[in-house]
Amino acid sequence: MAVTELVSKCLQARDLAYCPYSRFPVGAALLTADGAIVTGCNVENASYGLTVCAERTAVQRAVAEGHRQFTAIAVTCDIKDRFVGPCGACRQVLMEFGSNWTVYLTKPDGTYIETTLHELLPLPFSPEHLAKN
Ligand SMILES: O=c1ccn([C@H]2C[C@H](O)[C@@H](CO)O2)c(=O)[nH]1
Repeated sequence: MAVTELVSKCLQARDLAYCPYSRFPVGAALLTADGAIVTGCNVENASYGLTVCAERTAVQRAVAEGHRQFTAIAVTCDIKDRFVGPCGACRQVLMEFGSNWTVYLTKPDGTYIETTLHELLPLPFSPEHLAKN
C-alpha cells in the first residue's frame, strides 16, 4: 500500500465531515493489518459533547467491520501551515489496539510527516496493564 493512497483517503474522508458547529473538518484513514483502508470523519452533535472525532469514527467503523489489527493511520484537517496531531482521547482509543501504529499527520495539500503512536502517547495506560492484575 502506498502511503499516498492512505493520505488521499483521509483527505477524501475529511470532505465528508459533519461539523456545522466548529466548521473544523477532520478526516482519518486507518490501514488494517490485512491491507484494507477504513476511513472516518468527525460527526458533531447539537449537544456538542456527543461529537465524535474522525479517528474514533474510523476505529469504531473498522471494528464493526471485523478489523482489530492496524498498522497505520493518516489524519488531516483544514489547517494549512502546520501538522496537527490527534486529540488526547483519540490517542488513547488508538492505543487500545496496540502502540505499534505509524501516524501520518497530513496537511490539506497532501504533504505529511510520519510519527508513531508511541511518540504521541508516551507512558500510556493500555490493556496490558489490566492484564497484569
Ligand atoms: O483529533 C481530533 C480533534 C478534533 N476533532 C474534531 C472534533 C470537532 O468536531 C472538531 C473541533 O474540535 O474537530 C477530530 O475529529 N479529531
